[in-house]
Amino acid sequence: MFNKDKVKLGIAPIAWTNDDMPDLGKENTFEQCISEMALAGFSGSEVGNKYPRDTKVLKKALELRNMEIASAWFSSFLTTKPYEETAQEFIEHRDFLHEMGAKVVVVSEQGHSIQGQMETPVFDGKYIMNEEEWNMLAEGLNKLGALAQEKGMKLVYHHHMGTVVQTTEEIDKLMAMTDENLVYLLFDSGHLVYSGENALEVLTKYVDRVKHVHLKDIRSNIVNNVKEEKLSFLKGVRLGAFTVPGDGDIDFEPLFRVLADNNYEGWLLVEAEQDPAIANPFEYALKARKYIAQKTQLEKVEA
Ligand SMILES: O=C1C[C@@H](O)[C@H](O)[C@@H](O)C1=O
Ligand SMILES: [Co+2]
Repeated sequence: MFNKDKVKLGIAPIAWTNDDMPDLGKENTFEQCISEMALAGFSGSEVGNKYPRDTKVLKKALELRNMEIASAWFSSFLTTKPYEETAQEFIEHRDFLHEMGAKVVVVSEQGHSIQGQMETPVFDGKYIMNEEEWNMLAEGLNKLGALAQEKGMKLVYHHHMGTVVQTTEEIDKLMAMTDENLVYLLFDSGHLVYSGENALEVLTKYVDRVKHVHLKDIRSNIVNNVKEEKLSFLKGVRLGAFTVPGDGDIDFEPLFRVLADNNYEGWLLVEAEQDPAIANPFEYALKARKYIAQKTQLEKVEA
């Protein structure tokens, strides 16, 4: 199974405080969030909207709990804004993460994205890029990847529902058009299955390029409802489309096997946004931790 010295287990703050819909979990504090993550047996997290941006303050709070920062989301606008604007913001983001000791930068193209639109149906309203936009995205990502490399970090691209890179075909095209030594892939199980892709096939094809993993499960009945009722991505989240591994319909065992058999190194990061008033984040973090321990033998993960 996994090499325990090379794989770390983390959890995203999005179950406590939701960046896409900040009213979800507005009552939860940063301290509660990271304390419960640590108590549930996780050694790292990504960065949420309540995390202090002062690196000294953030480091101290994390060190007290033996936690670290795995990465943080970055929205690129390579297809809709001048490259320089995205590059400048990327450098600030990269330097913050570098200072925090993270090794990967999560990037998702948000030009033409409908993921944040409350009324746009996620299954029908997605934008399809033309060749010129594909070139802008691929060339921009190669340049951002080189900026990440300057600091010994890796850019990991997050395919995502409602964005320009969602389907297997789009992931294939992105992987083919970008430099394999500059642009890597973030594998998010939930987004692939939600979109109707074969997540195991995608993982098997790109496992050598996968340098960050989001473990997200789905409730298929709710995803079907989103499709039939033509609901938006955000409405689906509120209805409970996502949950933690072990609580939904994805079988993670074969996914873990492919990662382990290919000597995956890096973070396995549980990421399950739901309404914290309905799904207690600490309870669900424990549920995820127990399931992962059963399936991977990753009992104690060193920070
Ligand atoms: O990695 C992610 C970050 C979130 O903001 C996003 O909407 C979520 O679905 C996700 O996978
Ligand atoms: Co994700």
